[in-house]
Amino acid sequence: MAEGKKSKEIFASCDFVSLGLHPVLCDQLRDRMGFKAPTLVQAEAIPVILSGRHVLVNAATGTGKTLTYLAPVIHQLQKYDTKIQRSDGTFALVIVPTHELCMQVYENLHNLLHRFHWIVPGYIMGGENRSKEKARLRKGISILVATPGRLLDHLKHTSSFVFKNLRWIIFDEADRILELGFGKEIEEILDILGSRPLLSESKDAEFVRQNLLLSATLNEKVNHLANISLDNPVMIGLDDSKMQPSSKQGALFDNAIETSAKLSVTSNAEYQFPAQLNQRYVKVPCGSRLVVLLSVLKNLFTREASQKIVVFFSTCDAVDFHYALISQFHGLSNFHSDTETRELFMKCNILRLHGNMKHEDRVKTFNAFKTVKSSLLLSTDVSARGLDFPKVRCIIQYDSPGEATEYVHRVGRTARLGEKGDSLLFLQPIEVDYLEELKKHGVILTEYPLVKLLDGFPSKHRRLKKFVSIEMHPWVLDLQKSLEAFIFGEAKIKKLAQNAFCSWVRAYSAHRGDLKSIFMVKKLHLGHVAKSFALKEQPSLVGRSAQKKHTEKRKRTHKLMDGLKKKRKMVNQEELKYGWMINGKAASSWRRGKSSHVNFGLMTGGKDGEI
Ligand SMILES: Nc1ncnc2c1ncn2[C@@H]1O[C@H](COP(=O)(O)OP(=O)(O)OP(=O)(O)O)[C@@H](O)[C@H]1O
Repeated sequence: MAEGKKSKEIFASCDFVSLGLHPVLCDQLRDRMGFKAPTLVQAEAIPVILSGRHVLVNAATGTGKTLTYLAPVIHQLQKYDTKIQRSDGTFALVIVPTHELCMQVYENLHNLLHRFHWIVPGYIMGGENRSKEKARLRKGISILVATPGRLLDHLKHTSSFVFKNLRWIIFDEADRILELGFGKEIEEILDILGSRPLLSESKDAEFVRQNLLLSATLNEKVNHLANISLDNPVMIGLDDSKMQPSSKQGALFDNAIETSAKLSVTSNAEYQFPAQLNQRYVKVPCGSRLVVLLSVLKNLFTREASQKIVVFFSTCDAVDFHYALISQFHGLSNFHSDTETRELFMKCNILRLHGNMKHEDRVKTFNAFKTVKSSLLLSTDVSARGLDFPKVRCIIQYDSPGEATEYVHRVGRTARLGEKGDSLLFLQPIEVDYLEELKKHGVILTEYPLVKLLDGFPSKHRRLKKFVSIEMHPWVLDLQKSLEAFIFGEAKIKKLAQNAFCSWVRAYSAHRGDLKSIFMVKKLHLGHVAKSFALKEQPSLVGRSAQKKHTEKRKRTHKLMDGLKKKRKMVNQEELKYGWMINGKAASSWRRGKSSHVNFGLMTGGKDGEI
């Protein structure tokens, strides 16, 4: 895209000063951060937020929503006649769904506050040391970024946490906070914060409380949060396709909509995408999925050795298996003699990220992927929301994202702020109706030329003149054989493959609502699913080994928990019968990373947790 055109579509033709922001903050934005002009959403929303109104912002991924809310808050805080002090406690609270987003917003805040040293940024989140957090809260944090669970914990148990001056509550990725099952926590947080005497002790009686909600996607879940947290909000970025007619009123600020009635966002809204994002899908028979994934990756890194790619999986187990496999697989065994030293199939730097990793490891990976020039990141949806990894070139959705909102956020990790980006969605032939589902939301994908890609790889077999099927392609046959041989000889990776197989089927069976008619477990050929994890065994064998594991676990549990014998027996019988748990009760134990299997957004019974 031409530079001029790109600027026009992303940036406004004004400067930050004209939006009403303090000149020192504007200098900071220009000189330290290199932001010459506001983005369109910043230009529209910042004046409205500065006016003190409650606001709901809906804008495409990577358009600068973080600064949209941080800049007005900093502007207002530096304006107080008497400089705010640490002992005044917290003035602004930013609530985010994940650890990684928490760190990222904190980092942005830290950079923005360089010239305002008396405004103290801080963060609290699950996985961090509680006592250290308590100590930081006791000293005082002016702008606090938090994940909901840990925030509620401190609100209830940290008496030195001062929030009597709280003026802003901001929900970044509002819909995701609710999808992760934090609805009750949010209501409790709002109750606790709302019950405090604000007016009398507030530094600025003109503003009592200003709440802001932001996301690139809005759905019905947000209606509830908006209705309990926003008072007569101004909507920015919401057009007719996203709202019920009854909830709109006349325009107040150019394209902004003012409401007094209840917010009602429709679920069939069309989403906005960066114009420069090239969105494609690839139709792959189940048993060839792994080979095609490796071939696509190999091709991408061969064409451009230094680049960043993210592959999304539906479960933590799948991430662990593919990470181990891709890090160690040496390629086509039948091309080499045993004595020959073989190179790794994928020579790139590989990282993994999911919610069951240790907190420190998550932090390490997050920072590494931010700073490296070239890497392959294998991740669950923990990376899908809000994360701003610079220069990600391609997003591969190896497992379906489920709801269209997740599709939008996953692809939103690339093509940010005018950069180029590609996305590729894997679909099995039985799943192609998903394209229609995406179309309802304005997502149109073109088909990836898979046969051309496969033909580009060498094969020891004679190339077929007339193409038969993907599964019978010589390259696919060769690579699949090598992968299976490799897994067969690597006990540890084989175990990971078996776990990944089980949790993949479980996640597949947990698609929600209408999507169940597209992603139907009964249509799956489990033998082909096993092949996609490079397993030679039929699924019944995998199932049996899983049963064996459950039986051993049950024996241990019975020894330890005599008192709960009866109840446990019932649950374990279910597990033994199906090999995995898909009932509502079992699902609740998956909350927030307690289980090694994930895909909470997709859980049957609606309870969710870590991803
Ligand atoms: N005015 C600006 N000029 C240049 N860069 C900017 C500007 N505003 C924000 N950015 C940069 O743009 C990138 C995307 O910003 P940000 O992460 O806030 O987007 P977002 O809209 O919140 O995306 P998502 O919906 O994925 O969370 C960041 O690297 C940020 O530093």
